[in-house]
Amino acid sequence: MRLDVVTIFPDYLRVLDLSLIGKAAGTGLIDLVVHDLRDWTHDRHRTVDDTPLGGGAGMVMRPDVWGEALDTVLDLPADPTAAREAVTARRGTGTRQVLVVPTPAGELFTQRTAEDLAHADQVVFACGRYEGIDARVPEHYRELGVEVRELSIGDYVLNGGEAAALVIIEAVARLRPGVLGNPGSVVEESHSEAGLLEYPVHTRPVAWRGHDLAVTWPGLLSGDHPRIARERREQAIARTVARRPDMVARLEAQRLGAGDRAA
Ligand SMILES: O[C@H]1NC=Nc2ccccc21
Repeated sequence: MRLDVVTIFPDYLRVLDLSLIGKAAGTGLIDLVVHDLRDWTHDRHRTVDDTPLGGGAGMVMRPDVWGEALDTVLDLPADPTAAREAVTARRGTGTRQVLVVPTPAGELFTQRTAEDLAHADQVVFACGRYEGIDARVPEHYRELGVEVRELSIGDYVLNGGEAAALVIIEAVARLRPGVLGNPGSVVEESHSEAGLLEYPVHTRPVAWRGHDLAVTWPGLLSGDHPRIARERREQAIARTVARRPDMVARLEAQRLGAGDRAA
């Protein structure tokens, strides 16, 4: 999988050279390329933004600079007709290219989104700053037939797309075969297929500062694995009910929906 990140803060992405993604990048499982958007400016001040049309606070990132950058990174000719043909030809060869634009105005990024993006051959991240990127940019690439996903990582305000790109990259890259040392750990995670939060985990010592698992959760130490699995699921359900009523409501709706189909 190839990951490209276009940003005015390339150093922000250096953290990806560490740990999991760093190792994967080193072994060629994941090719990560970070691009400085200002490399596609032509003026002395390397300007990437301008005042908002229609007025309003802040600055908006220019479509012309982004267009040149994304044509290069997506490997598309500048001419729209030729670009459309290139996209169609690429799709024909089964090569899946996705343009991700992190934005607070995007669809919510979830584990399902991560699982979907993990099947792409190339994911290009356009990281906006200021008030965002001119809205014609994602629109233009959608019109060329490029798969464009405008994604929010949650309902809170960041200053730009780079932190969101890091979150999305970590969630996606770890799903790629060979990236995680222990593939089993992808199975019983929070937000996995079961739609529950993960059960609480513990390790030695059994008794720690008066918290004695032999007293509070003897089943965990019983070696009776069906019992342990059952009690862990009970804990996962209790946690989900207590912390994420929204997930419980979704599970309920799915169950009822399944019931209707079964009826
Ligand atoms: O404001 C943030 N909320 C959620 N996702 C984002 C993605 C990119 C920029 C900013 C945000």
